[in-house]
Amino acid sequence: MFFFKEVIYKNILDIENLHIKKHAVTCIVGESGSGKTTLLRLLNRLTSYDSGTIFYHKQPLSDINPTELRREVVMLSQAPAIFDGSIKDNLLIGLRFSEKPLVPDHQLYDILNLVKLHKDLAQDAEKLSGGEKQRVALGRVVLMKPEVLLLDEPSSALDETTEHIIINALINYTKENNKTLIMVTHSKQIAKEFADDIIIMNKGMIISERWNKEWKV
Ligand SMILES: Nc1ncnc2c1ncn2[C@@H]1O[C@H](COP(=O)(O)OP(=O)(O)OP(=O)(O)O)[C@@H](O)[C@H]1O
Repeated sequence: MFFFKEVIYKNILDIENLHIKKHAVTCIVGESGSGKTTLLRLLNRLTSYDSGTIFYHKQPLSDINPTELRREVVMLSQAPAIFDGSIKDNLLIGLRFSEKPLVPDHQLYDILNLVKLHKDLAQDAEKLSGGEKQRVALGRVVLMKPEVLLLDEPSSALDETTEHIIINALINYTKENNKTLIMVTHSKQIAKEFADDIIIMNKGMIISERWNKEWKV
């Protein structure tokens, strides 16, 4: 789905070859500052590379209108925004921004169920905990039904049990709906358990693209 060919971005990323598969779950791991977020940002053109090419469905990303691209390839950042208003407002805002049709409350409750947030839609989003806000933001992007979900540490504010439940639900959702999930995670355990492919980064380079038996969890 995504092919990288000799992609360079400042002195931050240098990726000779990389293939990210369609309908797969790909986890990106690596130490802090290794370029994981930057790699995600290249995929929906929040950042533009200096040289080389990234192909999306065989078309260079630079030829695709960024707004069109971001309707299909949606990113959830590490510290997602929560807006003034209710949980419902916060769930719907992604659809509003991308001018997609809104959905009825029962579908919003389905999404809250997916992210294991058992709250009333009318509740003030500001009053939620950090982990609850993170789940609202996750619900917001799932609701947009993107072809490709780019998640930057989607469970960083969650305890291990909740993290496991939510990642599991997300992966089931991805598989059942033939979506593609690309996720940065600090947890090698999550990557090992759920990923079809694992990208290991170090100092802006890909040091491994596959599960390595030597790689201890
Ligand atoms: N816009 C920018 N301008 C200059 N340097 C940047 C920019 N964005 C990121 N960097 C630098 O690029 C490197 C990679 O950053 P990036 O956020 O991609 O790493 P990361 O692997 O996601 O880190 P973390 O796990 O801590 O989130 C870091 O050294 C960072 O300081």
